Amino acid sequence: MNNFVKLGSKGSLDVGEDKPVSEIRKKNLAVFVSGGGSNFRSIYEASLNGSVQGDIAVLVTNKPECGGAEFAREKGIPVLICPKLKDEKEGLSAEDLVVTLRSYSIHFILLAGYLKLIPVELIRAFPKSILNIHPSLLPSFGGKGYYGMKVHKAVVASGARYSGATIHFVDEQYDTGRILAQRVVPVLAFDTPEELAARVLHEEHKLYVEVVSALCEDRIIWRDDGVPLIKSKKTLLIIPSRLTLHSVSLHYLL
Ligand SMILES: Nc1nc2c(c(=O)[nH]1)N[C@@H](CN(C=O)c1ccc(C(=O)N[C@@H](CCC(=O)O)C(=O)O)cc1)CN2
Ligand SMILES: NCC(=O)N[C@@H]1O[C@H](COP(=O)([O-])[O-])[C@@H](O)[C@H]1O
Repeated sequence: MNNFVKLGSKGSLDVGEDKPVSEIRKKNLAVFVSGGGSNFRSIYEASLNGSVQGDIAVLVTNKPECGGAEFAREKGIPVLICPKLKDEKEGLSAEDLVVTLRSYSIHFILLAGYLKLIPVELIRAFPKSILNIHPSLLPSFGGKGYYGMKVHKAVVASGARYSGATIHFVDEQYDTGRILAQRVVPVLAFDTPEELAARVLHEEHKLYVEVVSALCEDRIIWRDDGVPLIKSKKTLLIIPSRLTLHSVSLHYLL
């Protein structure tokens, strides 16, 4: 079957072949956290119930005592410390982290509340394979200094009527990588930053599981202009052509 679909001036799009989930080999995932790890726990639960065709092979954190690290230890998931903290014996350098992640045969890296800059060594070792979730509609309210409650305080103070969650590929700067998916959340008139944070976090949990599910099922498509898209589980596109009518319609997550 020809996998390429002509999209007029936008060029072509390789829609790829859909494999049945039963034929997909599970992917090995590394999750990076610095805090409570509720997104990490959502992905972990989804990997257990089959929503995500992946296994969390290792957790990486810069905060060995954080909630996410505690949860990982309870579940028997190895915990790695990075970056190497000053005057601390524990901790991996960027180069050592790459070697260690290779030893776990990691396919994808998922940042979930990790508050340190991912080094270029890791980005080059895992091209188009590192995702981050951010609690605003990037590019608004992103970049250095925008993390956790700082984001929601800035959104409320700005008078913005909408916020949301963004999942993007990670590049060498904070929050400038290609956006893969977003969900919009209303900002209510008298929202506190904490109320907004809770509303956004609820959407984050659902969105990250949907995106990681697509990632593990090889349903990420790269448009000619470099924008990544997520193919829904069922693809059917109707392309009127001179000789035959191919019936396939492409549905994408936002
Ligand atoms: N190379 C990349 N690394 C990271 C990215 C990224 O997009 N590219 N995303 C961040 C996550 N993040 C927003 O989504 C983010 C995290 C932290 C900061 C920040 O300003 N951090 C402070 C230090 C905070 C601390 O140590 O407590 C800082 O660098 O001064 C901004 C955005 C993860 N890594
Ligand atoms: N800029 C990065 C950033 O602010 N990330 C945010 O940290 C929180 C982590 O919560 P969790 O530890 O409960 O998943 C999440 O809201 C995530 O979007």
